[in-house]
Amino acid sequence: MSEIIKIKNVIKEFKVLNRREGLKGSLKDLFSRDYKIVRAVDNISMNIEQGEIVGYLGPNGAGKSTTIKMMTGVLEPTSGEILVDGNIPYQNRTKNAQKIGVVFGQRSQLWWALPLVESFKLLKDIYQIPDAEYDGMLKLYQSLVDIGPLLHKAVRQMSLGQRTLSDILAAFLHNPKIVFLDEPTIGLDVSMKAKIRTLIHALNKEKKTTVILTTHDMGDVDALCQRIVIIDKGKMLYDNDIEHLKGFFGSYRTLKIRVEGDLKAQADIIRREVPDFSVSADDEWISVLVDEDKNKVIDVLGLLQKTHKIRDMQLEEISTEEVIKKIYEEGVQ
Ligand SMILES: Nc1ncnc2c1ncn2[C@@H]1O[C@H](COP(=O)(O)OP(=O)(O)OP(=O)(O)O)[C@@H](O)[C@H]1O
Repeated sequence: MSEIIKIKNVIKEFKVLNRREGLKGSLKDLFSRDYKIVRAVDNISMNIEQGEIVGYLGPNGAGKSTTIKMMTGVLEPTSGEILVDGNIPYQNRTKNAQKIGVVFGQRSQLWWALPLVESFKLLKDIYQIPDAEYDGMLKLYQSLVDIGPLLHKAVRQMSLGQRTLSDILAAFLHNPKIVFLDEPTIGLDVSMKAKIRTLIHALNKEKKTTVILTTHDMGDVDALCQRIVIIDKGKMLYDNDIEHLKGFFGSYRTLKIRVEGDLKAQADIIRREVPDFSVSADDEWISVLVDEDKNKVIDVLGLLQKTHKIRDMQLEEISTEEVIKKIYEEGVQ
């Protein structure tokens, strides 16, 4: 396999106005501007192979979008080197655009008032896709999803799920070597999320497209990514496969319980009762993360049983979401 993206010691800094507080401060800002430097990406290096699906993860403000903007040529690095299929992206933006496709969450890049097929035809002209390739792509799309009914529908009349699907198909239409997907399943229901993930997986397999995925949805990560890269405060925390990561947290299990009463409120109570444990709640379960090197699950369950009426329980391996949360909190030694 060949390396399609090479990133070496990349730093990106922004100069931002240091705003002073209050009216007096604002007036002072008008006359003497005081700037500070924000380092959004701090010495990042990684190589990505053709055909990989990489989850690029990190909390809000970690520097993910800034890195992707540098890979797409929108921003120039302050220092360091980025090569995308042999090109320096910000110096060869047009050439780079031919090689990449992008989908940014809920912001559609399709022509709002036009039927999807007209957007596809415009993209065919823009990217100069030969007829045979375009027809081949539509055939492939038809075999993966039922696009027939979508093709003649105006984008503004589509549901969010249909629009996301159409956006993904549009991003892959010119057969780019790399597709950047930013929160591709945000706001979708469970079955649409599954459909979108299956589509991305199939397109990656069929076309050997490299996919860089930024998401806060760990379902996306579990379904799609062999490799994850985690950054926080601009610095790289982790770059390896997800199983390897779970190995670090092998002694952790998630104890899931159902109790009587409002689960979120009960979880708050449990959080106070066992402050050393990570406790979370969704609509169905309260989850308590237990490090079995330190505590026995049965002891934790016994403790909770004293103050809560437990109706059901499950024991699970640590989830991807919890692994990543722990890395944000503690890092990987
Ligand atoms: N154009 C800009 N000017 C000044 N600061 C910026 C600019 N773009 C980003 N930053 C800062 O750089 C840091 C990283 O931002 P970035 O948008 O890359 O994070 P992110 O990981 O994509 O976050 P999110 O998940 O919220 O989208 C933040 O502190 C942000 O405020």
